[in-house]
Parts: sequence; structure tokens; C-alpha cells
Amino acid sequence: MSRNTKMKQIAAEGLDDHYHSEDDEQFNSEDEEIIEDIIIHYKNHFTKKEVVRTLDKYNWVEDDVYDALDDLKKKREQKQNKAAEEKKQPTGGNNLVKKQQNQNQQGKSNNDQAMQLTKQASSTVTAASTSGAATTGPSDKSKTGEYIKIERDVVKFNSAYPSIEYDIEADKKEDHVKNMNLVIVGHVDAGKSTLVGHLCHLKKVIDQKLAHKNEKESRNLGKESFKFAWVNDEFEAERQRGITIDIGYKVIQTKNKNITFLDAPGHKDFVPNMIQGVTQADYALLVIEGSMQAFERGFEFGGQTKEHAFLVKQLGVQRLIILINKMDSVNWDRNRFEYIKLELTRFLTSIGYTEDNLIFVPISAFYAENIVEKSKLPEVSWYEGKCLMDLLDTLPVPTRPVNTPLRLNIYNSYYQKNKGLIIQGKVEGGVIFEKSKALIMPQGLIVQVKEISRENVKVKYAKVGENVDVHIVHKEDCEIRSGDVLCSIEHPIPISRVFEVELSAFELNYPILKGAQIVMYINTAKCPGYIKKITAILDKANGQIIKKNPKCIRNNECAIVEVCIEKENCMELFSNFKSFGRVVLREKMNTIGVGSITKIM
Ligand SMILES: Nc1nc2c(ncn2[C@@H]2O[C@H](COP(=O)(O)OP(=O)(O)OP(=O)(O)O)[C@@H](O)[C@H]2O)c(=O)[nH]1
Repeated sequence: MSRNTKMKQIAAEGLDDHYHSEDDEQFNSEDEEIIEDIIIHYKNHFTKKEVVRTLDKYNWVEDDVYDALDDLKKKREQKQNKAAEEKKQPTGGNNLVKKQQNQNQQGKSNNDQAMQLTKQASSTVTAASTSGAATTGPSDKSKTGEYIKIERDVVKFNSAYPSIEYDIEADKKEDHVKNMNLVIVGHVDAGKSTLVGHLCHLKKVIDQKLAHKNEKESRNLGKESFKFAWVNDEFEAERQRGITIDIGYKVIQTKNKNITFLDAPGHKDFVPNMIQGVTQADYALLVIEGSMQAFERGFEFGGQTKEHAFLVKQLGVQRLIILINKMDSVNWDRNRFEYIKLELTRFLTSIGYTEDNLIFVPISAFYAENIVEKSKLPEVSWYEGKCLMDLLDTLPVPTRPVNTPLRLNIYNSYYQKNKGLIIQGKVEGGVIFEKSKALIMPQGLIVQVKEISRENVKVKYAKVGENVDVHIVHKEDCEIRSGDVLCSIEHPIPISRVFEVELSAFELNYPILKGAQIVMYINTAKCPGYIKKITAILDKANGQIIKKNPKCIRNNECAIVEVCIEKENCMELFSNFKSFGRVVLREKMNTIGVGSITKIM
């Protein structure tokens, strides 16, 4: 019987004074676990006695206990802060970072002021320096929950990192399966969500009850054709509009791999969400609607096929599987397939793909033809290639940079009652270990990694390429956004507001001028800013400068520009970390360029 039930029983029996103090009490293991969880959650804030007293006071109703302790903690902190303020003597360094953080949080930072602060800061990470590789174990000098003084070293920002050896083979018991991330892109309504939804049905990734529910509800709304798409499109707005808005994640196992399918939205308005999916992907599936007129609609100016293919390439995905979908609606016409293949090959090779890296498969996502099994329909007998899942199973898992400092790109975070803060993200570099310390940037906050889980399974460490949930010891006042980075304390990711980009301009309605207001996407972070300087126009073929200090950048030109963003953000040289060194430029809902960071200032 748990303490909670015990208390209720005792209360019912009118024996409220049965328990007096912690000293004369016996707790069963469940009680101990609850007490332990609370103590861990409020590390260094409450004693066991205080926790037990509060639990007793609130009849072991945990939600009430957490609320009460939260209140108490806040009050104590306010009191302590007040006392500290009174004592405090003005100092330089640490206040500088706080000041920057305050400015960032309040969104009030004025460009020149922040630049001034950036220049004043000197050149090492003081509180964080540790003897070994900080990513492999806790640092004894730095304290969890402490904001450290991140000092800027532009020379370091612009040099290569040392190679780091991680002792991960020591843990042989842990079976790291081959993980692969696949993003699914394509023009709106091409059938991306239907494909993932149907795969989930066939692979029994979703519960049959949910499948029936989706079928029934979509039929009642006259939208039965979306019954598979609803597996991913769970939000009301998505179902009403019949489109995907946010990235959907589904993990499906093949014979040899765990494949995470990232279902990206096809609609023009949600390209930023699509970019978020692409930045996590090893390969991309480009879904094309094969029906008459539909391919043409998606392929022409204003359609998303070209923009998606271009972004996928520029964001570093080299291999594309092109699924020509809805082939049932054209009677599996081989000529239609060959025509689309020809047109797409022409375009895709013009933007840098090699023919060897393009694979075309005719499919019907709705009728599951050529998806998990090769189609047996006589109309499809002309297709000699593999079905989608067999193809995916044969793709090599890309080699990933394990010997780099830890870089975990955060794309979501949420607070779980009784547990603390959970960070969801992808390890882009190095290794993250449970019970280690790491740094959240750009905040400069040291955190303790309590637990790591992959696919809801606890693991001792996670390597580059893996999507994980990281449970960290919670710090209430730390606001974490998509695009922040959990990184090694010893080798923190650079942060800056000003940087140089080698940019390829794309689909411009009018030239880009100096001072143009733009939105930069650095990995998944959205950074508003402006073009500070146009340094040169480059020859696309050989990268040589053909014009210095031009007035503007025209469509399809390649240029070197200096960009200034409103707030400091995490970034890397493209040559150090591709995923943090790539940028996408958008203006008024259109993607106007893609580039790589060549200098951090
Ligand atoms: N005939 C036929 N229709 C299909 C097929 N695949 C998808 N559809 C239909 O196409 C419509 C759009 O499908 P979705 O899966 O929502 O398309 P999407 O690409 O995910 O759309 P967005 O996420 O909004 O970009 C739905 O009505 C599907 O039933 C197919 O193989 N054959």
C-alpha cells in the first residue's frame, strides 16, 4: 500500500495524528521513491524532512506538493536574491553575460549596444574548464544551474576543433542499432502523410483502435481519403485544412534499421517547419504527384517541388529517393512515369545532384503498391526496381562525426511534472552521456544530464545522428527555444550576431540590397536580421571573385555577404559542423537563398 493510500485510510479513520515526524516513520519502497524523486527534482533546495512534512500536509497528493514546494522555493529565492543584491559589489565580467542574457530575453537589444558588449568580452570559458573531455563526465568545478561566463574568442571560433576520443565501446552491452533519419518532402497534397500513415498501419506502429477511429471520423466528415494522413496530421487545424502544418515523427523498423520518418509540410507557408525536418535528415524522399496536371502544378513556378528539392540539397542531403505517387490515378502509365523522371532528372542535376544519387520509384501510397512489397499488379510489371522499404533497407547509414565535441540540436523542450525538463533533439556531433554535465547555449547554463532515452528506452549515452529525449535537472528560469544547443562545456558552440556567409540567391523577385531585412535560419533557429555588407559576387563555377563591393545580388548569383542578426545565436563554421554552418535566407515567406557560414565575427 502506498503512503498516499495509507494516509487517506488513516484520515478516514480519524487518526490524523498517527504520524508525528520523519524520525519515527517507516516508509515503504514506493514512498521512498516518491520522496527521492522530489528531492532530486529540487536538488539542494529542501531536506528530506521538509519534503516529508509537505507530503503529509497535502495528503501525498503529489501535484499539490509540487505546487507548494514551487511556491516555497520561489519565496526563498526571492529572499536570497534580495539579500544578495544588498550585499553585492559591482563587478565586470559575469554581469556582462547576465546583461546580454537580459537583453536577449527582453528582446530590447539595440544592435550597437550588443556589438559593444560582444567586443568587450575577453577570451575563454572560465567557470567551465575541466581537466578531461567535459562531454564524457561531470566537471567538478562547474556547478549545475550556474550561468557561466562565456567569453568570445573569434580566433577559436574560426579554427578547427581537436579530435576527441570517447570511451563508448566500454559499454558493450548497449546495442546501438542502426538509425536513419528520412525526411519526406514535396508539393502540397502529393501524398506524404498518406504514405507515412499507411506505412504505420502496415507495420503495426499504430494501435488498431486508433486506425479505426481515424477511419470512422474521417468518413463522418466526408474526408475518408485522409484516413491514413490523419495518423500524422493529429491537430484539428491540420485535419480541417487537410494539410500538414508541423513535422510528424514516426519510427518504423526494417530488417536492419530503425528509420525515423519526418513528415514535412508541403504548403508554402510552412517551409520553416519543413527546413526543421530536413536539418535532421540523412536522406530525403521527394514525393511527386503523378496524376495529370498535378506534377506540372507542383513543378512550375510557385509550386513547392523545386524549392523543396533545392533546400534539401543545400541543407546537405545528397541522396534523394523520388516517389512518383498516385500512379493508380494514371493507370500506372509507364510513359507518364518516364516523362516525370526525365523532367525531374534534368532539374535535379542542374542544381547539383548526381544521377547516381537519384532513385525513382512508382508508387501508390493510398493502395500501398510498391511500398512494403513489390507490387503484384500486372499494370506495374514494367517496373523492375525494389519496393520502397527494401530500398531503404539497403541504403548505407551515413558516417557521422563522433570524434567532435558534443553538439545536440534542441528542437523541442517541455516540462514534465515530477520529472523536470525534457529536451528533445538530435545529436549532431560527439556523444552525450547520462549523469554528465553539459552546457545550454546561447544561455550559457550548465545542466546535469540525468537520463537519456531513445525511442522511450533509457540509454547510457547517445551518439551523433541519434534523436533523443534528454532529461535534465531542471532550472526554472531557463527559457529554451528550438535552435538552442546542448554542448560540451569544454568546447562550447560559438555564439555571435555577425557572420560571413557564402550565399546562393534563389528565386528572387527583386535584387537583394545592402540593408535588406531578412530572416536567417541557422539549423532550426529562426533569426531575424539584415544584410550588413555585400562583399563580393562569386563565379558559380569556380568560386573566384568577379566583382567586389557590388550594389546588389541578383537572381541565381552567388555572393559573399556579412549578416547581422538581432540576437546572439549558436553557429559554426560550415567547415567545422555542416549542420550548424548552413543557413537559409527567407524574405516575406519566400526562400531567397541558401548559404554556408565562412567566418564568425
Ligand atoms: N488516388 C490516390 N490518392 C492519394 C494517394 N496518396 C494520397 N492520396 C490522396 O491525396 C490527398 C492528399 O494526401 P496527403 O497525404 O494529405 O498529402 P500531403 O502531401 O501529406 O499533403 P501536405 O502535408 O499538406 O503537404 C488525400 O486525399 C489522399 O487520399 C494515392 O496513392 N492515390
